[in-house]
Amino acid sequence: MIRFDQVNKRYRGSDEILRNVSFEIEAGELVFITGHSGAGKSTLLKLMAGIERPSSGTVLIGNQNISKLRPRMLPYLRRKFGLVFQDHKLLYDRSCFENVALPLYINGITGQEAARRIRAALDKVGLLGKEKAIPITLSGGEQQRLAIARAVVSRPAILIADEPTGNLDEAYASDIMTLFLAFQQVGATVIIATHDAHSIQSIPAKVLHLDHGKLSVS
Ligand SMILES: Nc1ncnc2c1ncn2[C@@H]1O[C@H](COP(=O)(O)OP(=O)(O)OP(=O)(O)O)[C@@H](O)[C@H]1O
Repeated sequence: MIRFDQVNKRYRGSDEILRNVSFEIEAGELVFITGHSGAGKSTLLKLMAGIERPSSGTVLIGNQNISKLRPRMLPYLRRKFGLVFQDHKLLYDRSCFENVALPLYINGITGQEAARRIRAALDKVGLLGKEKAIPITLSGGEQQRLAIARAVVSRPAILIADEPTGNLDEAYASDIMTLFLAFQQVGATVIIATHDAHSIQSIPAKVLHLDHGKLSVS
């Protein structure tokens, strides 16, 4: 489903961030990406989602080679993904309800069915009471949970989350992890970057560990 073959990545003017990275993720797998700050975890996730392109090597999503994909085809690829990145990318002039509605509307789901799904997603992240609030009035952790609701609402085939529990206290962090695991149990591929290797020790999953851009798999 996702295959990296000898991928190297450097940003304009940067040193090599990922070095000769190869791995494969099957559909329905749970995968953690671990490593120190600056190891390249976010870069790896961005390559998987087609947000960045490799400097060399091949990134395959399904049967599509990201490096060769025309820019206008990217939105179609992105529909497969639910993304939770650290900058949230929320719409700050829209309500929480409207933020979560967006991926559904893009997929043509509107009206009662959309409203039911939006409320269910907000409920799962403990934000049902904030439906009408504007994200700017939410705390950092609440904004993070809103981004998670938006990522799962359209039931994407692949969920990619960058430090999704980083801002959350223990109770919410555990609820969110349970939500992600439940998502994987109904067939989604779930990929989570975390610098907290300790908290995932007891969860059976593939671990991609990055150390200064070098990957090891366990
Ligand atoms: N757009 C960019 N341009 C130049 N350098 C970048 C860019 N994005 C990331 N980097 C650099 O790439 C390296 C890896 O960054 P990345 O965000 O992938 O690491 P990370 O493992 O996710 O770190 P953290 O746990 O601190 O979020 C860092 O040295 C960072 O400064």
